[in-house]
Amino acid sequence: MSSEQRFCVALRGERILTSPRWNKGTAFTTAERNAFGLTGHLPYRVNTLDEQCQRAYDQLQSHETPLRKNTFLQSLRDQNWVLYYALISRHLQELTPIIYTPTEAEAISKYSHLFRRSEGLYLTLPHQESMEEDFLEQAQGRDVDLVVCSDAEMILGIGDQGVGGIGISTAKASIYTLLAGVDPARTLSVTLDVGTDNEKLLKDPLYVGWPHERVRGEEYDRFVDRFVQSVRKHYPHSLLHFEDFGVNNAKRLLDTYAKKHAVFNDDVQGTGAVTLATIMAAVGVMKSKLSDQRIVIFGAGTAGLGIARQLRDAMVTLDGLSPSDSNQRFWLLDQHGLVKASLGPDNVRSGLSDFVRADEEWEGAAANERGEIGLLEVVRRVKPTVLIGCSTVGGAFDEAVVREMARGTERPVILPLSNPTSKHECTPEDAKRWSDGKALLATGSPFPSVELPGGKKYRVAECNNALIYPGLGFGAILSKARSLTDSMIVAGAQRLASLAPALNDPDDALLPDFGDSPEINYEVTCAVVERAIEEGAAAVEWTKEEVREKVRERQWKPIYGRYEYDADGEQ
Ligand SMILES: NC(=O)C1=CN([C@@H]2O[C@H](COP(=O)(O)OP(=O)(O)OC[C@H]3O[C@@H](n4cnc5c(N)ncnc54)[C@H](O)[C@@H]3O)[C@@H](O)[C@H]2O)C=CC1
Ligand SMILES: CC(=O)C(=O)O
Ligand SMILES: [Mg+2]
Repeated sequence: MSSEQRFCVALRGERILTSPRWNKGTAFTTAERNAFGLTGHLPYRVNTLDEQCQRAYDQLQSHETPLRKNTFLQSLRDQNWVLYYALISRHLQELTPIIYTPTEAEAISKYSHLFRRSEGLYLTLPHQESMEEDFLEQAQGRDVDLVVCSDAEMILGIGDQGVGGIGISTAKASIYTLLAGVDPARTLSVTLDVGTDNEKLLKDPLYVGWPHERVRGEEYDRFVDRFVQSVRKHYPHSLLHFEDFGVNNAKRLLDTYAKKHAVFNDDVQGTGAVTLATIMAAVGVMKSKLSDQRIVIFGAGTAGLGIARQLRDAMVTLDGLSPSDSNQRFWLLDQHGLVKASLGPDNVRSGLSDFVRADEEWEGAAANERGEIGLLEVVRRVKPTVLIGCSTVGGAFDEAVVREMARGTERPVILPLSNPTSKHECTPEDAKRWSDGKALLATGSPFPSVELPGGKKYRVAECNNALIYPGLGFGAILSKARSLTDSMIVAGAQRLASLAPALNDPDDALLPDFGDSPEINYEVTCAVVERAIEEGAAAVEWTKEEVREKVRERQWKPIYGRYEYDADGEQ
């Protein structure tokens, strides 16, 4: 949407003022106020968008806690999309943590107490007979490019949040708009409420979701399938984004639907891609190769396994290592310590089989009474070059672990990726201190810079999938590809890695600044569309130059258009 864009709108008076898509509040011009019956609804003065942003920012500052700011911004989004996105874009680095991780985790955990109004599509298992009707009612004849859904079994690192999971769907959809330019009118945020195993929520008399234990197995699969079939039927060309599903469903659902629809699991693929980009940048700093790294992943769930697979596949496709040799570059740890053969099938999730270590390699290793081998011992013996945390265990990378790692390698790459902030496996400051400044770092949620001895500041990269998934998804949408292929994802990761500040200064951040994330996601979008065209997956034919222009043209921007009243116009 450009400032010159004109729209014919069919809503008048109160109805246009209560439509977040069309509302301009005090920015309606005099001519528009006359045409839409708004003169008596609004005070005299016509404001610019800048003035409105200034007022909204001042109001925001009067809210003291991040959670109250989150509630204020949610209410602004319900009132006026242009103002909401314009305000956040103007204060991106300050306000993204308010609408996304870490504050959104707190908002989700208190969802039933903060509830004010509906914010998306609530599909509840006992109402499944009316699912298609509910779906159509919500979509209201709109063209939808993007559906973001969550069943809320593993929200960020805070576990099962039942119906509150709608908050992660709307936050992730907002990030698509903010950072890639997906038109918010063409997105749909969905919660799949299949119950919850969160006792605190079940006992809470104010809990607004379905107060029932989480339904699993065939009944769950039928419900999810019914939803996916509705999406496929009504929006065959949409991208279906899965967020924060539990470890037993995330990859399984992705595999089930990948051949039928353009599906994307952010925790598996988005996290894999952003971590690949981070490590490619670190490898550039170390003047080494991805396939030469020894990689320890602490927490072998959805994200951990997604990362392992993405890195392993990149070693094969980019460095030419064989799949079996590349599997050997990884050591995964889960609740029973190092994932090794003798843990047996009950303690090793089926998806982990490629990465199971042979017991013979670990003879004589320090273990607990059950034979489980912990992180410190793994670090001591493996001498990893890369240590990744996606375990939700705050503080797991303690001083002994970091010091041991720093002893074994020149530039230890340490990525505590668990969210929200309280779940980080270590703080950047500790990691830098314990490694005598040698560690190359990136974290899952934002952290301030770390001051090194001598006063130099080290910027900490934010290795969050938001740095890449909006561009991956928008690229898939714009190329009209029937699937977001692995090679499109790798193209996005390579583009992101090529922008790393650390490639120019090894003491600078491993990833570009989050404040630049709209430009970064633009680059990722272009890379994905280019690759889709190259590999024949796209339904568009553009040259590289055209790709850059078309992506810009198609980006939704938080700028008011000019409206004319038309009884047959848009609603
Ligand atoms: N930075 C980013 O972009 C992303 C970060 N994450 C974060 O990663 C974390 C994990 O998320 P998911 O993989 O979705 O959850 P998950 O539940 O699938 O995985 C967590 C894994 O950690 C393991 N674990 C728990 N306690 C452990 C311990 N003491 N030692 C070793 N392993 C242990 C669990 O068994 C499980 O396999 C969350 O905090 C999430 O916010 C997830 C996706 C993206
Ligand atoms: C960032 C994200 O997707 C997560 O923490 O789950
Ligand atoms: Mg997630």
